[in-house]
Amino acid sequence: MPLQSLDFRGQPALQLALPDGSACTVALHGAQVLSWMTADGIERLYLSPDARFDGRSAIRGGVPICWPQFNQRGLLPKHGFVRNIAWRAEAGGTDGPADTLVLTLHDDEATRAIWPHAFHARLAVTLAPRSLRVALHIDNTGGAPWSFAAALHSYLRVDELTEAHLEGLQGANRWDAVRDDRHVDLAPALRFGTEFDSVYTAPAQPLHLVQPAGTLEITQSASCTETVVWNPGPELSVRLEDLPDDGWRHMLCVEAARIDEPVLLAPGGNWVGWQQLTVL
Ligand SMILES: O=P(O)(O)OC[C@H]1O[C@@H](O)[C@H](O)[C@@H](O)[C@@H]1O
Repeated sequence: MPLQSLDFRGQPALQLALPDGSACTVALHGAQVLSWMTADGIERLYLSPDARFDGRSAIRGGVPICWPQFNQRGLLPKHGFVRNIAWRAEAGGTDGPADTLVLTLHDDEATRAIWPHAFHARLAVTLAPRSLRVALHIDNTGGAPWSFAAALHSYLRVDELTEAHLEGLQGANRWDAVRDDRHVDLAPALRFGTEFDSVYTAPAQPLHLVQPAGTLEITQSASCTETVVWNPGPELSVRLEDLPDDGWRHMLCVEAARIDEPVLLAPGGNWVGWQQLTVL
């Protein structure tokens, strides 16, 4: 398998490349996908040029893994702790035209000091000629049940956000976190330009991020019962130190998440959640 270790802004990373020229790069820190380039040379994910690569902070961009907590809905660090620590690379595999890269994380003294549970997390990143799938596998390796929330917090790269729209959430239940308002979203397409932060009940059908340059299809596993859409807009962009002031114009986070009803995992139990991005 064409897997290469590399140094990415001072942090260890792995790169998977396919014969057609497509490639993805994943940092060990947070098991965070940093880049997905299709064969036409187009980067599909947004990574902030001001992202911190200090081996401690969460990296702004790519696909952060939020686990076992979403946002500030609990006592753990925001979005949980696994995006802030190094995972381990494991052997991946090849299946037809697709290659998979695997990273794992087990509980240890440091994780148990933050969250006192025994777990095994496995992130499988599968690259195919026009698609990328990120799958988070969680096992309860301890003797007591515990529960968690999760999100695959993808930063999708857009040329110009004000010329893009997101289709597929019409009719979905929405919690608008900016206005703290719950309603059914009636808009046939979402457009952006100011701060947008909403948790939707995940629809059964795929979403489409439509831009003049093309369309990206976004699907997620049924185990991810919510879809989060986030863009900081101009004002919050200025306040986020690890994002350029105009960073909001070049990204849209569409997250496959499990939030409202946390997963309760019995000893020996497991759970998988995934998101797939496909260039149409
Ligand atoms: O800045 P962070 O911790 O990476 O979080 C970014 C955003 O992540 C989103 O998932 C949340 O809905 C937002 O409320 C949050 O601001």
